[in-house]
Amino acid sequence: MNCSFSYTHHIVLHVYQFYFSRLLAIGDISADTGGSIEFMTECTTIDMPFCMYDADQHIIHDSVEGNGILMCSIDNLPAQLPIEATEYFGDLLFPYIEEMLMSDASKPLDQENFSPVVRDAVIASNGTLTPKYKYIQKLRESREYAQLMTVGSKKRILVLGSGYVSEPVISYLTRDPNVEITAVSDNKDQVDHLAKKYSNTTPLEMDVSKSEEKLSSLVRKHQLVVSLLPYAVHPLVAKHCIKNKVNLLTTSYLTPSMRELQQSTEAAGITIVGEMGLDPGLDHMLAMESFDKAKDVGAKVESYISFCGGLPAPECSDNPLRYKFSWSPLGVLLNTIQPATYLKNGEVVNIAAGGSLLESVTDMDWFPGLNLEGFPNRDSTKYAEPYGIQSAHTLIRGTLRYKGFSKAMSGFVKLGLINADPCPLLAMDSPPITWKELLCHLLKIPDTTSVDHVKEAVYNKVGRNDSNMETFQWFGLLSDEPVPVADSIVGALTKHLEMMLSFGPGERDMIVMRNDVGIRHPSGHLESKNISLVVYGEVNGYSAMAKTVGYPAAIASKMILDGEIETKGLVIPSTKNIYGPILERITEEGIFYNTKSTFSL
Ligand SMILES: NC(=O)C1=CN([C@@H]2O[C@H](COP(=O)(O)OP(=O)(O)OC[C@H]3O[C@@H](n4cnc5c(N)ncnc54)[C@H](OP(=O)(O)O)[C@@H]3O)[C@@H](O)[C@H]2O)C=CC1
Ligand SMILES: N[C@@H](CCCC[NH3+])C(=O)O
Ligand SMILES: O=C(O)CCC(=O)C(=O)O
Repeated sequence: MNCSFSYTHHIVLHVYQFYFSRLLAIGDISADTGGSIEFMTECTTIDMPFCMYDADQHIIHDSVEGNGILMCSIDNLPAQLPIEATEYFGDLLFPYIEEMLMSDASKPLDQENFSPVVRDAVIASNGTLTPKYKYIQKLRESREYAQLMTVGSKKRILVLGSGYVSEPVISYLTRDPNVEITAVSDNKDQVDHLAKKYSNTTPLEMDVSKSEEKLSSLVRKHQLVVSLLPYAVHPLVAKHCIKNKVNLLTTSYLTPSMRELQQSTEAAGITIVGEMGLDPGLDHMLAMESFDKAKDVGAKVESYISFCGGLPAPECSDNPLRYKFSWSPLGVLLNTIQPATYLKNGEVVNIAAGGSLLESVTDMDWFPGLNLEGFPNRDSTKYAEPYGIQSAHTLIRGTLRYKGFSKAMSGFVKLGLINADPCPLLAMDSPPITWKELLCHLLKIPDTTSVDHVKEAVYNKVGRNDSNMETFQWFGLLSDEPVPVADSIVGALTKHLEMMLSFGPGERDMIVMRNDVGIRHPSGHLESKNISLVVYGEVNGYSAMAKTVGYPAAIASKMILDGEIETKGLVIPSTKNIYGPILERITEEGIFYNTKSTFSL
């Protein structure tokens, strides 16, 4: 009999009397005197391993002869085993030691020349589980799943990304004690910081693009995914939301690759809300509110012009670009080379990709104290239909900056610095390179060229413009400062500019949005309606950008979870059931807008 049991004298006596011939010995691994074997008052030893228990007499004697049950109860028994085990194991292991010592754990397993024994024993190599041990990931996942399931009736939200705009999203959603958030990012410090600051938030470090299986299993365990990752990653996230029938919200434009998912999103019966931030986001909502009001009184929308900028507050604009980053720096830089299309006085205007935007700049003087300029943003004409203003003669969406931005930024574009193509020159395993050397490479001159000659070559390429040259020098582009390691030139410039153009202590940002709507009333009067939204960031608090993107995104997330948004398929905030509650609820978060109208015939 092999069992775990507590023996009292009476039990043993009973067993002994009834099954005398069968109960020969008890091996007591508890060795707990007076404990589970009540009558054992002393342990036996390695030198004298056995004693006899005579249950009839209720005595213990050392002889193994005579009546009784043989008892073995050695308390230090486990300590005796390793002597033999170590020798045996050591003998087996020794032939493989040299092979193991010479191995390189940073190499993938298939690049190692291991013997089958060692190869089969490698659990992880180069940061990845080897094929034989992939099951460990499944074990981990099922443990995480079990942990999540213990949360019971709680609402589980997966927030992806922990960058500039994520914090208000998590802060708003965790106000509800029934919400549990898993916050995922490849930036461990950021995500740990968020999880420490907000209750019910579990951090997870993970590169979403490199761990698809894990992403899918995470998505499955949540009721809603909020993706605040770079926009290029959203289609991958959406694919897993569709597969697992989990709703998704992003603050990004519904790009063509997201729009391709319309049918499969509907077929899965889920909602994917996109463009739920500031611009795109609140701009759509403010526009639709005024369009719907116009329609209610039988008026017609003739024109719509909307400009928005994430800017430093004026007192923090002291650099040649007059700009600081309040949202994805790579997104800001890549936007400068996008093409654009808009409708002006009945004519469609196309602007080519590659930086022409920065030549299509207009002064924006409705807030003269702010010294603003604006340039068109993407294809405005595609909103005529969702806005229901197909007969409007003017439809323009644009970006605002302080005057001087476009001219300075066009220098970067002309130099070839806003280039997202892979650049092996800047890879981790390439020799370090300085900004001056990179410039020489772009200008196709030897990297030993003197600074004065480099300047000449720059003038030849971008035009003889001293303010552009001052900008390049201010940003150290002619210096011997090393270029950050990156996949592309724009990737390196992003890292470099992010270091130089971030908000310092005591500094704050602002957002400015201005929508101008021309409304023709049945009386023939033209109403010129303007809606202005100006929000300042809080020193030591949320930036204006984070608030105006994060709160609409969080409010809409809650609406999805609570069943207030039920539309299936791809959705942007253009309908009253969505924009109505959001425009009302942002005021509770301190976001207010002003509306003014003037009438003319
Ligand atoms: N509608 C609107 O008005 C606005 C929309 N946006 C959009 O919202 C989204 C978030 O913006 P923002 O916070 O400014 O962006 P950030 O670039 O600041 O943040 C992105 C976050 O995602 C992480 N990340 C990037 N790639 C991966 C990956 N493969 N796996 C895991 N984590 C990853 C980043 O980590 P790491 O730092 O390590 O790269 C970072 O934490 C973006 O898509 C942006 O374009 C932003 C502002 C306004
Ligand atoms: N278009 C404005 C606002 C963008 C907000 C992010 N989508 C800017 O670039 O500053
Ligand atoms: O996330 C995106 O779609 C791109 C960034 C963005 O919102 C923008 O360009 O304004």
